[in-house]
Amino acid sequence: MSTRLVVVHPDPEVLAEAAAARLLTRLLDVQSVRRPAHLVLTGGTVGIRTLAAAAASPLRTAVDWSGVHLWWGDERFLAAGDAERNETQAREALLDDLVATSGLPAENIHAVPPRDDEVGTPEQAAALYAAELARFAPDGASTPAFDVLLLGMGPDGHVASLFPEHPALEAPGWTVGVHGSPKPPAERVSLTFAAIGRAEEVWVVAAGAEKAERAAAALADGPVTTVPAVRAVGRHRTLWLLDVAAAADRG
Ligand SMILES: O=C(O)[C@H](O)[C@@H](O)[C@H](O)[C@H](O)COP(=O)(O)O
Repeated sequence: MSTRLVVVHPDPEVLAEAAAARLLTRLLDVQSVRRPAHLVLTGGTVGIRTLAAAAASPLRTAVDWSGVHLWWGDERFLAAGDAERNETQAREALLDDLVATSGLPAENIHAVPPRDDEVGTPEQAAALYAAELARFAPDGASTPAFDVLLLGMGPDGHVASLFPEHPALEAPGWTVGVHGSPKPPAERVSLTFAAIGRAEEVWVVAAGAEKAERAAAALADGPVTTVPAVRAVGRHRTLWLLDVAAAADRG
């Protein structure tokens, strides 16, 4: 039985700081009972600000980064190093520093393959990413049992690159190539809801008045076709970390 908790913070800055502190503490708790820990990152402004807050936190040094693996819930299908890639922004916000100073092995960063001469379609990148997930899966499974899976939420209620009324919502398997994303760039790669559901804990982090209506719809268990965030559920726990503006429409 998965429990859901909604925590509301005064503004986006405090939300990012609180999410970062919660994330670092959760990694410490996980590492006290099992190794390695698997953390799934998200793109978007709140997701990246959370990583930047973690980078600035003294708590960061308490985590044994040698035993942490990093993944992405989705990625923009762009060339390596493109400033718009979620990987690029996460490396700049936190990961490069962890590799340089805190013992995070570079090979523990499992980026979605970028567009290049060999990988020309989101489907090819999705297949390669699924194979990497399987490499680190426990026997018989197809993905690691992610300890924490972070998700931002768009004003339309999308999470990862799973958008309303989009065929990717019902994609089989663990990863999916996405075309026609309403949020640029149009081509993306995403975990499916089956993969998201493999996470022990799913945390949806959202800030701003433009998220309020869809956040309320998701928390009222609306239809996944119009508010995909409703299906972002962890096996053990689902956290909604909101600022006051994004929580304003809740009943
Ligand atoms: O690739 C992306 O853009 C993200 O993964 C996407 O799912 C993002 O998290 C939401 O769109 C929220 O983004 P904001 O926090 O910037 O509103």
